[in-house]
Amino acid sequence: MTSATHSGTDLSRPSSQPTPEQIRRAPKVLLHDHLDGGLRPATVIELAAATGYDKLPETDADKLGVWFREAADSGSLERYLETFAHTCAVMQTRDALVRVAAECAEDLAADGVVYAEVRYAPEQHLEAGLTLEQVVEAVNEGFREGERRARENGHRIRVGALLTAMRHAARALEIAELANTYRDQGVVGFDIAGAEAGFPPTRHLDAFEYLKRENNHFTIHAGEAFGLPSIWQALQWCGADRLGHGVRIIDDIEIAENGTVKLGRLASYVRDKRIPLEMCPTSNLQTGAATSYEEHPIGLLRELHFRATVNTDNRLMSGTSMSREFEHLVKAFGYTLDDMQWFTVNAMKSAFIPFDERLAMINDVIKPGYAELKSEWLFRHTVTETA
Ligand SMILES: O=c1[nH]cnc2c1ncn2[C@H]1C[C@H](O)[C@@H](CO)O1
Ligand SMILES: [Zn+2]
Repeated sequence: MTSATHSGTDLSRPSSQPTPEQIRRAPKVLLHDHLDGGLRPATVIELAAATGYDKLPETDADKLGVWFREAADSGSLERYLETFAHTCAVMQTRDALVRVAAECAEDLAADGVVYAEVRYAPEQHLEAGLTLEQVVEAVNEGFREGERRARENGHRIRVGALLTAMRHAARALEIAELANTYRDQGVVGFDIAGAEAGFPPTRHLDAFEYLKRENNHFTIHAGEAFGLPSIWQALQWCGADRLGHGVRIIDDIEIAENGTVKLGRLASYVRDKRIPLEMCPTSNLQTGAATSYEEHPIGLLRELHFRATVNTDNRLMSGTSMSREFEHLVKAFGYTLDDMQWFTVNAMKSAFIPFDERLAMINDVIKPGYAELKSEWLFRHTVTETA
């Protein structure tokens, strides 16, 4: 593990690993989280009952949570994606969308997330007759409600929406236009998702070119189930601002026997241009994009100072949270609070909200939050004596 902040002034400070409780309290920033991949199991069951959906594999919340995790554990992105049929099925009405979005914001806030960009594909929520606009407005309403409830419970969170187009479908331009229409009303950008192999991002060039002309922002799922060509297309043909996953960039990095690291042209470009990588370790283990936390490319990419960020992808299918992702990384790589802060600042720098707001989040929320946690060891005697 490397840390740019281990300077001489830090000599007296133990660089110990954060406890799970400190990880949860630490301010965190989430850029890659799917709304339809983060429902509470109990909510899936209640919504299914309310809407007459009878195809759920389990009717007990705990068992359903386990079912999602195990079904998503197949080693294949295609099979992982099949599980979304159930969550999308219960997210077809306005009330369901408001509820799911509100609970999403609440759950993230309770986990210490202070800023999140949550994505979903509006085209997957039209089965009961909602229009694309009604879907976006319902989700926005839910996020605002969730932010309010979080505040009442003593948490501060800001949630922006990313509108996703499905890469196997042909609605990308329409969804990009929708993202542009709602850009000052809760939507901060655009994304494409779905099976990667056989569906290159260049299929949707018209959508990306439209967004560029509108000076809007987008990220592309690339380099997850498919390798370097997908990353190259996403960046050099489509002009993505960020990469969803991007783990396969590791294929363009060579480590010689003497430990010398050599970056290929594409990996150099990604690092030099500070292209944010939205990395989702647990999801990658489930879809076979990585073999273990210890061997996850995020460790090397962090050492090489790529702009790596830590994300959940699908909290339900991966049985995870931002805190859990960090717990895994702390265990695998020995990360400290300085490392956590580094990932968090990386993420905030890479968000799609305006620069002045990102800067204020970093200086007024994230850095003071970490400073508070990092100073706790100074008061450890006071804590133990009064405990
Ligand atoms: O990790 C992913 N890769 C590609 N597509 C994904 C991933 N996680 C979720 N999706 C898909 C399934 C959802 O229904 C859709 C919109 O959120 O995005
Ligand atoms: Zn994803």
